[in-house]
Amino acid sequence: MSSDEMDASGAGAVVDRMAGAVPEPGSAKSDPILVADGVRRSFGGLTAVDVGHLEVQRGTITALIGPNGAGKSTLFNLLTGFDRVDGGRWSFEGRSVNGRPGHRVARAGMVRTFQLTKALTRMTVLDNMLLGAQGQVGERMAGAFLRPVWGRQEKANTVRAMELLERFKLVDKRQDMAGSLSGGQRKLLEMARALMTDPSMIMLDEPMAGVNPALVQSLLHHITSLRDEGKTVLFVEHDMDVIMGISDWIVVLAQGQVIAEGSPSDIRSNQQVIDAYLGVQEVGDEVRGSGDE
Ligand SMILES: Nc1ncnc2c1ncn2[C@@H]1O[C@H](COP(=O)(O)OP(=O)(O)OP(=O)(O)O)[C@@H](O)[C@H]1O
Repeated sequence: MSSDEMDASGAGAVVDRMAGAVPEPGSAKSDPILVADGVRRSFGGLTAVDVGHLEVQRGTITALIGPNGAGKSTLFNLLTGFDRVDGGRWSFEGRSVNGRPGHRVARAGMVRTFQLTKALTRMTVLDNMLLGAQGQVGERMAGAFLRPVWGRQEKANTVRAMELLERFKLVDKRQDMAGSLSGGQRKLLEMARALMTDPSMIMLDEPMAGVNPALVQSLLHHITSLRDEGKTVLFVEHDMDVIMGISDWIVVLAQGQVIAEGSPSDIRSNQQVIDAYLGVQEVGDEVRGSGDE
């Protein structure tokens, strides 16, 4: 995106980008970065994902929401090459990426965040970042005579890692074990690590889960900044305030299928969404609220 296409906040351009998109499942976008058709995945007799047609508009924040077990994580895994589809095809930046393994999808420019696994918590913050770098020369071509080349790549990765750690205010933690970070700092690290390959689209899996309210604003700021720089953000989240607050577009999944799409106000007033998800959420919140008092 060129900077003259958007105003200072980027918001004006985003509104334009969604203009004309009809709030209904499978709606066409003016400039989709991701287009999926007939993507299906079953586990035994259970159809976890069965998405007819889905387009994600470039340069926007799109939320993928839905009840527990709706298939959100499975769809993320399929699109990013971390699970195998039973059927369907999808393209990213106009090029087919189905069937490609995760690291090749990442190299094409579409990355997803990963929660810190146990093994990663025992590594330093900086080493976690270096692990996020894809396509290293040393990874593909082992051999002592290539060490200087590998070393140069490593150096460039370290420079990029330090820049990102600075941006995400984690640079002072670079030598700490990732497991010593707070919930919010872990989310920042996951996001920073995913940016190591400078993707054009970043997919965030529950970026606010387990985050202290003090860090929520910081995370929200980072997410909107990514969009305002021209990146496309697709995120799964359960926190309705966050979803309604930062999304340009919302896709609702239920039982593996897209049941609705639209702007936050379209989705808030969609009866099918209220019945399948929002109504249940509100009741859940009331129950949780009364328990806390
Ligand atoms: N590896 C697997 N083996 C068997 N069933 C699975 C597997 N992964 C997911 N499922 C099932 O597929 C369905 C969709 O799960 P998925 O985790 O994608 O939902 P979700 O929308 O991300 O849920 P949540 O909001 O709770 O994270 C669920 O019924 C789940 O139990």
